[in-house]
Amino acid sequence: MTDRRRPSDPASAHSRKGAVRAPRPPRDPVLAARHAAVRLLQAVLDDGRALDEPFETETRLLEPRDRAFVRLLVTTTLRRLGQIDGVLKAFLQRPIARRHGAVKHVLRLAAAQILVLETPAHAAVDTSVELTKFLNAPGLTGLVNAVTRRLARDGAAVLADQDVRLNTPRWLWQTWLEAYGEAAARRIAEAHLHEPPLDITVKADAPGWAERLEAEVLPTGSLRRRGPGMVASLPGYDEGAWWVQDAAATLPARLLGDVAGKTVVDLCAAPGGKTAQLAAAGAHVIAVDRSGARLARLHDNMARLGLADRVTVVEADATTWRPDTPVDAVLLDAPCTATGTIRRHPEALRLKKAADAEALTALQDALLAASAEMVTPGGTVVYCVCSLQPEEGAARLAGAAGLAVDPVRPEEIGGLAECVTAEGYLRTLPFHLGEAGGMDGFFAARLIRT
Ligand SMILES: C[S@@+](CC[C@H](N)C(=O)[O-])C[C@H]1O[C@@H](n2cnc3c(N)ncnc32)[C@H](O)[C@@H]1O
Repeated sequence: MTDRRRPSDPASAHSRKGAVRAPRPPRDPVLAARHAAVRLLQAVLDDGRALDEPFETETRLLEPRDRAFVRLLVTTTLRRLGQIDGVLKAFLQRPIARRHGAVKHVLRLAAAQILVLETPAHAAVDTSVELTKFLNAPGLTGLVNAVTRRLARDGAAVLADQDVRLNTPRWLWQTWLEAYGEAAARRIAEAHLHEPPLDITVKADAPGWAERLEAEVLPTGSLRRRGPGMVASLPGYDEGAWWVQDAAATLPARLLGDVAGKTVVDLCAAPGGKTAQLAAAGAHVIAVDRSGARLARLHDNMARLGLADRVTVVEADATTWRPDTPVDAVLLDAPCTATGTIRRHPEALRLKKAADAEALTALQDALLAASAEMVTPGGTVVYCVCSLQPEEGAARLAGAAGLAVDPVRPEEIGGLAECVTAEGYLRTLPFHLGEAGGMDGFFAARLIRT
């Protein structure tokens, strides 16, 4: 097949998996930021990559303020991609040719700026046209100029007609429809439009730290900060008083009750949010993960938090590893599609596929069976996933031999009765705690070894 991309197209080096040639970015910082955003959309939408890794490379020469803007611009575009493409379709007489894919991204970014981020229209129009020139597509500057002006004039009205569900791929929408019903599926899609707040778990003295961090204390005990600020420069970070953890992610470990003095195996532990909770609550934690790189992060996190002496780190495959003697409790945070964290990683909307959840269920089953073998009779296993997909949640418990469900009670999770199912499982959805800013989607079940 002939590769029709023009070798001189500064944006084309990224448009093929494995391509490493980085083009020289524009000198003008305003344009350089938008150019980085185009390259990131190419990485995610054309090359199927998660955002974090190319983000470091593509923004390394930018000022911190511009880096933050690029992230906001790209994540906003990804959150609203279905609606944005709907608006652009209304303004384009024919689709943009594949070889000009980068220019399509320029228009998507322009729509996000004009219609969502409220960038002054003239600035968005001018930078889009300049970027199109820089991308070696001078023949399209007229089109970009016309479309961005239309966006500024009529875009808001057209956007209002684009259903929010368009941002969710059809297969994913269908799974939520079946699992939670239309009203809840819609609320999930609406929650995904917004940047999540910063949630913090403190080792102790939540009210005191809430004041110092200008945060509110949630009913679950987490602190929630809405204001801006680099995490590492906030008070208490260096001294290891707290760590970043979504409010929903704190709930599974709480289902183990009082763990002081107990030995708890934390399976699939890295980077250690739940390990830290258990260790801070006085448990001796055996933290098992098969990824050495992720365990290195866990190790650094425990060192910063002053919890390392309560944690034994084991690099192993948890399906085959066993403790020397059975333990009191196992927390299994199984690998999953992570569709419960789309607010943080909106690219997942485009990267996940219908077959992904099914592909993980065999591993989830094996890990759950292994967990049952690790606890003493009467001991507790908490199974959890940060997924909204039903096949990764309650469906996994059907085949769990030797484990009986011990229903979750709302008072164990800050009184959030809406997050407890009729079967006694924990099921958080992104719109729960909505007025306070939502929470990640988690499933958890507490099981007792019979
Ligand atoms: C959802 S993340 C865990 C997050 C962690 N529990 C926390 O709270 O910070 C899933 C982890 O499972 C690990 N993992 C996947 N398969 C595994 C296996 N067979 N054995 C051990 N760890 C595994 C991955 O390396 C990854 O770190």
